[in-house]
Amino acid sequence: MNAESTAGGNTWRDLPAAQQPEWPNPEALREVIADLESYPPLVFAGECDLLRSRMGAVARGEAFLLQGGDCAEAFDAISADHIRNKLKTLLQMGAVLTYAASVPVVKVGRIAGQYSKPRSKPTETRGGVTLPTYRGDSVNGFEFTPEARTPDPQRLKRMYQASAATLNLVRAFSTGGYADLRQVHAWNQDFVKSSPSGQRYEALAREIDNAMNFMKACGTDPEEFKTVEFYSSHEALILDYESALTRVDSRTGKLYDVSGHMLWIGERTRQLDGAHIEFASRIRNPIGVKLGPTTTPHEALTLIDRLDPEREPGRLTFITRMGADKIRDRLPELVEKVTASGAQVAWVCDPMHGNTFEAASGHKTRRFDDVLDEVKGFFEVHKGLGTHPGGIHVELTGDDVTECVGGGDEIFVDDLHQRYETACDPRLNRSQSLDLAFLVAEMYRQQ
Ligand SMILES: O=C[C@H](O)[C@H](O)COP(=O)(O)O
Ligand SMILES: C=C(OP(=O)(O)O)C(=O)O
Repeated sequence: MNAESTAGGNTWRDLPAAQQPEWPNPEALREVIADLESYPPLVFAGECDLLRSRMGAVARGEAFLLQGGDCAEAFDAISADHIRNKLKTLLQMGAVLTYAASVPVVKVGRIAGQYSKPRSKPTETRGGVTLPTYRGDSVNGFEFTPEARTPDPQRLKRMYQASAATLNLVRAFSTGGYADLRQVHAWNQDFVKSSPSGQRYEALAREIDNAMNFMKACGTDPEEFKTVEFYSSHEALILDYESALTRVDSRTGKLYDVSGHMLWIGERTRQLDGAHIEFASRIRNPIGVKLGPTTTPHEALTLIDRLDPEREPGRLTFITRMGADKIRDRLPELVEKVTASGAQVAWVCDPMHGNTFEAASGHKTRRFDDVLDEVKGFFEVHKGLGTHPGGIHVELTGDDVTECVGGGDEIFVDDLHQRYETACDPRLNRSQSLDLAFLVAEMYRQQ
């Protein structure tokens, strides 16, 4: 893999790029980009190909995508505990979905690169003081001071280092024994007594154990159970960073963005004639595009033409985020028209971003019931059209935060202040994430 002839990864520079930071010192940015271009890849192009083929199974209706993690990763949260808790939650959700819904689950974290945030407003005002809005740790600091909020390109290097450290540990956990299905109980140890979803999970883990013991007694002890295939993903937002990490794959001569396995383009940056779609059209990674409630069939079909001209199942995933009140109304036409066009995209439901509201306390939050209702609507629409509900994309954490209200171990609006730790949008905590996995598994089975 080399950094030469990556010119094709720079065609976005001629087009308008939404949501880019105003770096105060262009020379400092150029130096950072030059350094990043010399750094080794974080992922291997062959891994991106493998994920694209796994996503092909999702698009064909043979597998289910579980994509989840923080809204915004933070540099000061790169600890073994945080990373393990997040991975553990995703592994538990994966076990629930695989076993209870009997479907292969493709596991992708919003992890090891999710450091940049698109925002509704460029500035934030507090007590009469106006400063640039927080755009993620890759750009500026969360603290409300002029120093912290000034975009600093050195942070892009820290993003690379933070992604590398996180990915290293995720790879170690995934292949070094921690993710062994025989650990299915161990993932739950600190959790089982205290929560209804933990207890429900424990019962399922016992069934998995029995099934594995049965297979062992029959003389099979598959290697596949000892490790897990786990992929990284993030929003490809800051194009200077993403294109500096774009390389020509020496095997195929094609461009890959080696900052993560899967990249998605957000609702605020998916303009058809904009820089983000142009950038994504040049790389071979599996690509996601968020589709909000205003998406027209023409936009969806043009996105397919731009990003998946070969109509290759697995290349393009549409991650819909309509809101619980709109999904049943807006999704059918999109799915119908895309299906009629012959394209085979993967359809995935993000039930978080269309359901955010501000509580009286000022906390941005989401109701677990709305999240669930959007997923239900997603399943209903696909059932009605005979298409495949391909997966879920959720903001979650493995920690016991109080950011979303509701769930089996109910969080009330008055609890929000207790552990409200997100730097941007509210995440499901571990118990709410497991609740969701059980409910989605039930929906999938019924489908
Ligand atoms: O995570 C998504 C967006 O970055 C977020 O919803 C924007 O939030 P804002 O409306 O507070 O800017
Ligand atoms: C910003 C995000 O979502 P959306 O683009 O759908 O608003 C996100 O997933 O972090």
